[in-house]
Amino acid sequence: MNAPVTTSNLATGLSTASVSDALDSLGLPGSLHGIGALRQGRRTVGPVFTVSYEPVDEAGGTVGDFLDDVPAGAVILIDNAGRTDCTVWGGIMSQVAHDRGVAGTVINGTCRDVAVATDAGYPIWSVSRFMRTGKDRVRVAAIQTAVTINGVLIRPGDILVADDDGAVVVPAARWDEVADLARRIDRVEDAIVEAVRGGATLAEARALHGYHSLQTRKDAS
Ligand SMILES: O=C([O-])CC(=O)C(=O)O
Ligand SMILES: [Mg+2]
Repeated sequence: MNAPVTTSNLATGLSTASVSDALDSLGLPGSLHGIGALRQGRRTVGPVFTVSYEPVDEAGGTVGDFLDDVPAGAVILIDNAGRTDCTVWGGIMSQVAHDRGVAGTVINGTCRDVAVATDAGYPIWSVSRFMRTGKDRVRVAAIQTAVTINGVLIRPGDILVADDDGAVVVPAARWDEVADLARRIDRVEDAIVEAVRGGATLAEARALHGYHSLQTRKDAS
């Protein structure tokens, strides 16, 4: 039985690259293709709070009314089906989320008021940035339900890790296993660099430490 996810077992310092390799080795999806960091140098990890948007044709659509329901420490994961012609996130939301200790926002869609988010120090990952509002163009269809983004099924409470390379999600029940594997991969990669600095060729060091199959699915024949 996996331990419940707590703040302490999330304080990993793991990179998305290592987590992604660990997922590959277990045959699990999780890497959110097409979503990138708004600003470099930011990292976050936390359980996801999911939000799904849908289009509207008339006045009455709105952006961000769910924010009062999001707990501190959560990562907001918004699915607007990859839509880039109107926002689902802006500066008011960045400031409020930051003040409340929300861990970051990851958007399958677009955001605006980028300078406000940067000034607040609030981290965002998105498909793009664009200034036209989603108000009267989209509305929240659901919160805290499963979403599928580019083929990855994500449930509320799954663990999202995001850094300069993008965002990756791990099923909550597999977090400990994936994090252990990712830490092992980090140690092996460190050992390869050390071996080269100690005089080995890169090819020798990679062969010695099994670099080429670190991410290979272990139950694959
Ligand atoms: O319409 C939006 O994208 C929301 C917005 O600008 C904000 O929260 O400041
Ligand atoms: Mg705004």
